[in-house]
Parts: sequence; structure tokens; C-alpha cells
Amino acid sequence: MTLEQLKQLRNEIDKIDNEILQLVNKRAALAQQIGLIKKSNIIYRPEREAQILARVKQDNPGPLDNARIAQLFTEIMSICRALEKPMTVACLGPQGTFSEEAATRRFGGAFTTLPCDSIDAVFRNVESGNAGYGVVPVENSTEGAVGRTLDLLLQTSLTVCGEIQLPVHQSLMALQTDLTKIEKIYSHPQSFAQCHHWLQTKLPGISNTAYINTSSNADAARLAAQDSHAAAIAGKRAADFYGLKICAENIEDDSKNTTRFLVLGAQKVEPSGRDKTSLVMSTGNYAGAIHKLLTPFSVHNVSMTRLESRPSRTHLWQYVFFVDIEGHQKDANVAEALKELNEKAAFLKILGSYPAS
Ligand SMILES: O=C(O)C(=O)C[C@]1(C(=O)O)C=C[C@@H](O)C=C1
Repeated sequence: MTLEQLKQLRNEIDKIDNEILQLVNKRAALAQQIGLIKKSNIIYRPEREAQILARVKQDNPGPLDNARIAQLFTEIMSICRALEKPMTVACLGPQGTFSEEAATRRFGGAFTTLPCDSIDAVFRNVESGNAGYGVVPVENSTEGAVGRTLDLLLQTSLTVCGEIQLPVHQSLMALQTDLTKIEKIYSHPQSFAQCHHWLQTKLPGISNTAYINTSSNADAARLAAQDSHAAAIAGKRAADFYGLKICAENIEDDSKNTTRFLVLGAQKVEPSGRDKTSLVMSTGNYAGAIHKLLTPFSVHNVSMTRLESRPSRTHLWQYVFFVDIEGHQKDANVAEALKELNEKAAFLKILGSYPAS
């Protein structure tokens, strides 16, 4: 390529950048007007954002792939949303947690994080209005359900307004990279469990008592940054935040390790066209009880994507069942199934309908 060609191509990019600049601002001004029309305080409309992302992915001519296009438009909507009204999202802190990464994936970069030291605190901060939304882990592909989140969902007045699936890659990080110098490892119990095999084979010399549980893996990184004989298992983001070096990456036992997060809020989300509904229910202790609860779904052709039992915490050996189904509670077949379920279940709480991720 000649210098002349390079100059010409850059001139074209400059022209396009100017057009993008005008168009992005034009879009932002329109969003600002929408913000003024919205009577309620609720600016974030998950169903509308999901529809926009689905449309741009469908119309995407390339060469940018759909994941990149979704990332770009998530960011554009994020800044437009922030112009309408700034947003605060509560999630497990300190900075650098997978929860924060999940929040960024959904909301883009234009929001303020409210870092919380527990899942309970995330719920409390959204319930009290300190944060507009919260992001909590609900299940992991290796380790299963996050029990505390399920227990709190049972009690909360909040609704589920979204789900985020985040591939979770764990790294071992420390102030230095010599594994023989490591005497203790900090991490969240779920992260230890996800890396069990790697730890047993690569660091067999570390005694059980040298595995120290922390409330989040970012907190593990923070602690490891204070001790040259300590390491942490956490996401790479945490290493950047706390100035740690990566000793080994992708140490999770399953390379497809994924955590599903829920977005909590105080609003009912309208149908997007591709939704899920989460609910929790209970039944009496008699033969065929669960079968009876599940029949309305098959009768009305509603697919169930998840069924999880959890101790009821009110009576010994009694359980509640967390169910995710395909469709929105306003969809005719889902509405019919839920109506019948309501007549059959001893207890039924709809946690929310939201766009499927
Ligand atoms: O359509 C709206 O309701 C808007 O406020 C605009 C917009 C957008 O940028 O497209 C921004 C925030 C909402 O969550 C949804 C979409």
C-alpha cells in the first residue's frame, strides 16, 4: 500500500467518524426527549434494549461480528440512558468482581457501581432505593445454584428484570509468579470449587487450612496484594485493579464454566418477544404433588428451562421449587398455565418476566 492510499483511507475514516459523531448525538437527543416524556422515574426498559440488540444483530452486514455489534450498541444505549438519568447498580464488591463484569455486560459502562459486601446487601440496597438495580449470581454451570440468592428471592419485593450469562475464567494471581513461594490462597468458596482439580494437581503441597474463604474473589485479590506469600483465585479484571501478576490463567476445571446472574429491580418488564419467566412455588407432601404442579406447563405448551428445589426454611423437610419457563407472563399460553398453577399450588410467587439472554 502506498502512503497516498493510506492517506485516502484515513480521510474516509475521518468523514465516517464525523457522520457517526452527528448520528450518535442525534440519537442521544432523541433518547433525551423520550426521557422527558416518560412520566415514571423508570428509564431503563430491558425489553426495548433487547429488541434493539436483536434487530441490529439480525441486520448486521459485517465484517464486525454480532458479539462486537451487541457490545457497541450496548454502550451507545448506556450513554443515551445515562443522559436521560444517571443509573446506580448494586453488585458484589469490591471492584473487579465477576458480578461487576456481568453488570457492565448488561448496562454498558455509563453507570455508577454500588459495591456491596454480600448478596444480602445487594438486595437491601435495591429494596431501599439506594441503587436502581442490582446484579446477583443465581447459578453456576459447575457448582449449581447460589442458595443465598434463591432464599432472598423468596422474601424480596423486588422483581427479576433480566438475566446475564457470563463465561467465568479463573486465574491464579499474586504479587510474584513463583508458585513455590505461595503458602496460602484466598478465594470465594465457589471459585475454589470451580478450580478443585487444577489446585489438587498443580499445587498439591498447599494444606487444606491454607485455602482461605473470602466474600468475593475481588476481595481475595485485594488481600493477596498485601502478602507476597499469598495468591488469589479471581478474574483477570481483579489482577488489574490490585496490581497482581497472573501466575496461571483459565484454571477452572470446565472451560465452559459460566455463571448466570439476575438483574433485580422494582419494575415489571413488558414483553420483548423472546422472554423468560421465573417463579417459585410449593406444594403439599403427597404422592404426585410435583407432577400435579407441572402439568399446567405441558398442557399449555410452556417449556421449562430450570427446576431447582430448596428447603422451605419454615418446616423440616419441606421444599420450595424455583422454576424458569420460556415466555412472558402476558403471553396467552403462559398466562393460562400460571392461572391453573395458582389454583393448584400451596404457594406461588412470580419473580418476574424478562428478556431471555
Ligand atoms: O426507548 C426508550 O425508552 C429509551 O429511553 C431509549 C433507550 C435507547 O437508548 O435506545 C435508552 C434507554 C432504555 O432502556 C431503552 C432505550
